[in-house]
Amino acid sequence: MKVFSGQQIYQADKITAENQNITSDILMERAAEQIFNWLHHRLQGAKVGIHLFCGIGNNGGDGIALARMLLENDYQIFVYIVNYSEKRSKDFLLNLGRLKDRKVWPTYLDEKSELPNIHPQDIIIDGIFGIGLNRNPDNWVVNLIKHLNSIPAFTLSIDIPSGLFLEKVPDNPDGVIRAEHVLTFQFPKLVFFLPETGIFLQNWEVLDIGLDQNFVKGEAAPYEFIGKFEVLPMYRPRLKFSHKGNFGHVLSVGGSYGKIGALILASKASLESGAGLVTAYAPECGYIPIQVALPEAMVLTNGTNEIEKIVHSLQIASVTVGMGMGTKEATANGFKEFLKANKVPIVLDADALNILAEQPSLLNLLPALSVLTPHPGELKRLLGKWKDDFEKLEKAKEFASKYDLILVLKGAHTITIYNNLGYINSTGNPGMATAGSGDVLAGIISGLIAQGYSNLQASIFGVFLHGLAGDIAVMNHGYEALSATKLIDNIGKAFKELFRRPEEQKGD
Ligand SMILES: NC(=O)C1=CN([C@@H]2O[C@H](COP(=O)(O)OP(=O)(O)OC[C@H]3O[C@@H](n4cnc5c(N)ncnc54)[C@H](O)[C@@H]3O)[C@@H](O)[C@H]2O)[C@@H](O)CC1
Ligand SMILES: Nc1ncnc2c1ncn2[C@@H]1O[C@H](COP(=O)(O)OP(=O)(O)O)[C@@H](O)[C@H]1O
Ligand SMILES: [K+]
Repeated sequence: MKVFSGQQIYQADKITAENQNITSDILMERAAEQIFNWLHHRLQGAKVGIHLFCGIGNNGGDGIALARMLLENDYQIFVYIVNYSEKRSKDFLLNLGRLKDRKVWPTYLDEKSELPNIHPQDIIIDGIFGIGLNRNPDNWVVNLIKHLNSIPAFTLSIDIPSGLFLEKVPDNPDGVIRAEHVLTFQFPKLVFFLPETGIFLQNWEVLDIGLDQNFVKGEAAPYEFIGKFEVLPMYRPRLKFSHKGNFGHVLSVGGSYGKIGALILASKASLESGAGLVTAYAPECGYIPIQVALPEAMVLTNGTNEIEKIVHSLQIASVTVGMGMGTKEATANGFKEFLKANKVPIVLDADALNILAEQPSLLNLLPALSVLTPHPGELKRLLGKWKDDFEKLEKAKEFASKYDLILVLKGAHTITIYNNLGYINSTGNPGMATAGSGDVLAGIISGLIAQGYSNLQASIFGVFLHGLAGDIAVMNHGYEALSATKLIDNIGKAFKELFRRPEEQKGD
């Protein structure tokens, strides 16, 4: 699903109105109708108080049109106009007129008004600001929003929680509605996925308001939201006469005294995601633990071997480097020698990233489209500090373009950056915030590259599978007990889940 910028959304509106030969209020009517259907389906006429807070722009217009539809279906409505400006939009005024025609007189709120009384069991509809917010709300509007946030009533935001900007982090968190649910039009918004702005909403859903499909298909979006239907076409089926040589040989490089586990996790994840062969390359102390924990893997220790020679002689298809590796001088030197000679695709995690941060000149040695999988701490070491999540994304894009790399920015919604575009992952859960889950991700991505997935597809698909394995694991084990090993154990089920038909869901 495409995630467009504000400018592109307004453009989509305009082009839709032209191509479908409709006035803009028809789009507003569609938007309100969709929200009405959503609510009506759930409320079934229940006599609950519905308090609609409507601004004076088109977001408020949506709210006013919704109020009319609720009224016509005998719902108990309370309509408030949050009168923060005299510049009312045309379609807001049109819908206000339609409401007044039905003898509904909204309560006008301004800085002198008393704060409205709302029962905790009532419903709040937030149509104060939409995507048109372009400056901080006035103090009295902030006070109103604070008041609404203090009431434990179910809060439904229209399009976006009021007070959230599309392209910047709000200065004052008190001036943003905390929404239980957001019904957003046609495209998810980038702010839903960033740690500094995603905290203002719990759930979101897209409503289709019939925007011009040719525009939607033809227009390149800066971000894409990656769900099952985006990754399914990437899947590479296994052919009947294939053999392990067809699925590539992964070399996992890492581990150090006390941190051999990280290497085992990554190596196992490569195998479970389908790599034909895995060789783990570890310090001497890793030999026995790896052989015991992972009989499917071959083990080489660095007493006698140089990585580049191994890559060459074993015809390695993908190298995973860094998990538990440490950053000692000898390790960093070995890593540098390897990078100088290496030509095969490479996935860099953990200490490989820390060495790169300490010696940025090594970045120039990475093959094009190398995959870097930093968590926020590692990212900061690579990029330096950022002002907010938006600057972080811009810096990440610049960095990825400068070195022609794929940057996998790990988090609740992992975002894969390449060529100025971002791919936002939809799977995963907070149970995955646990030791070793990043090692598993690096192993999965490398395992997919070895099988012939392009580095970018392996990153996007790997992140999706990793999160899906976490979502399946959490159903059986809960959040707290979700360990990295359980993630690996569910990679197979994650693959199967991709191909499950909807009718199989009930019986599970
Ligand atoms: N394609 C779509 O996504 C559609 C969007 N519609 C609605 O239209 C909304 C956008 O409408 P608008 O562009 O009118 O914008 P809003 O309703 O978000 O904005 C409010 C208006 O107030 C002004 N304003 C912004 N910040 C302010 C502040 N801090 N204090 C005082 N005034 C401020 C703005 O200039 C804007 O005109 C969307 O969020 C959505 O709800 C629907 O009506 C139809 C289709
Ligand atoms: N709250 C969360 N929701 C979804 N996924 C998460 C969450 N927290 C962490 N993850 C995922 O878990 C992994 C953690 O990686 P990392 O911090 O490198 O772990 P480690 O270093 O212990 O291996 C990442 O893939 C990240 O996206
Ligand atoms: K809103």
